[in-house]
Amino acid sequence: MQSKKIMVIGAGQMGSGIAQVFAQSHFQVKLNDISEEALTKGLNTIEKSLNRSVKKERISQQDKTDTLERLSTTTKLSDAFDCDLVIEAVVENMDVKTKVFGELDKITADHAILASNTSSLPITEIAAATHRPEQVIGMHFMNPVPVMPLVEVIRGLATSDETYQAIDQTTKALHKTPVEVNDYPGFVSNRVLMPMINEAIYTVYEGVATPESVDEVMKLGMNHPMGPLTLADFIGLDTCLYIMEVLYDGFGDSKYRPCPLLRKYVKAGWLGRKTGRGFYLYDR
Ligand SMILES: CC(=O)CC(=O)SCCNC(=O)CCNC(=O)[C@H](O)C(C)(C)COP(=O)(O)OP(=O)(O)OC[C@H]1O[C@@H](n2cnc3c(N)ncnc32)[C@H](O)[C@@H]1OP(=O)(O)O
Ligand SMILES: NC(=O)C1=CN([C@@H]2O[C@H](COP(=O)(O)OP(=O)(O)OC[C@H]3O[C@@H](n4cnc5c(N)ncnc54)[C@H](OP(=O)(O)O)[C@@H]3O)[C@@H](O)[C@H]2O)C=CC1
Repeated sequence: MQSKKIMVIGAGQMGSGIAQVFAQSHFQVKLNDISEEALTKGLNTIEKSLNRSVKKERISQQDKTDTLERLSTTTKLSDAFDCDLVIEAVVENMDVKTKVFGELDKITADHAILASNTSSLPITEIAAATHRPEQVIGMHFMNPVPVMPLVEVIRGLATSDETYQAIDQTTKALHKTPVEVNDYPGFVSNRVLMPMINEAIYTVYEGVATPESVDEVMKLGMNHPMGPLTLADFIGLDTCLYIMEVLYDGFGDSKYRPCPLLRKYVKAGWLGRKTGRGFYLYDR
């Protein structure tokens, strides 16, 4: 294993999960966010998740202590200077991501690989913000990261075989399964999943059924572990809308138009579980 020192950028629900699985697999991890508050929240999430694993006797108290010792937090992106691999998990916005990659390109060592956990944005365009597009790749984890076995590995136009092989091996070192995918809007996962979620929102918007009924149909009828509206709240309605916009812009096909109800909820700040309200209400 070549990549030992890691930085994860963005301490939200994905970044904290990604930092946890790397630390559990013996990587030294720096977790970065622009806000101290987000870092504290991210660390709390990781600790809670590890406590659950100790309680279930999947890991020992010592494993938990060792994992937390491998994790540090920082608000300074410049601390990426000695990292072999950086995984970006900030908000799903191209301007924010290209700014982060442009800065990382200047900060990190020449050999460092820069990966994005983007759900849908073109890796090729993110890579173009750097002078090392052959060392930029998509490493798309699924939510909740500690539980889901898949990592969709996305090759940008210029991604080298060497970079792909390094990320393939790193994914396996995390005890996850890499699946290689080419760089088209939404890749495979969200090109298939998100139109289903958007269509479920349309059925509520058009009064076909309540959110509860839509979810029951898909859980009891199709054996989905979560109904699509519960899943949308879990992913974050802002992220769902960003992904639909990427599909709509990227393919120019009206079948990807985001449901007006989804837009309305995002405008209202009803982003799902993370804000306490989406299609359902949550205790925070
Ligand atoms: C948007 C994108 O770009 C891509 C995406 O990620 S799309 C989203 C992909 N994810 C999904 O589709 C998730 C669908 N849902 C599920 O698979 C399941 O509902 C679930 C695994 C999340 C929870 O399963 P469940 O059986 O309903 O709940 P539960 O029994 O409480 O949890 C199962 C295990 O998952 C773990 N778990 C659940 N939620 C967790 C979380 N948020 N973080 C860490 N671990 C979690 C629990 O520890 C539990 O294991 P133990 O009981 O052994 O401790
Ligand atoms: N949610 C999901 O199910 C999945 C999401 N993804 C992708 O992962 C990424 C993150 O999503 P998610 O974790 O849900 O989002 P969250 O909103 O939970 O977390 C994003 C975090 O990044 C922080 N942030 C924003 N800008 C910067 C920056 N310039 N530098 C450092 N930190 C920054 C945010 O801080 P603040 O809140 O202060 O702005 C926030 O703490 C997105 O690209 C998303 O598409 C991928 C797979 C699944």
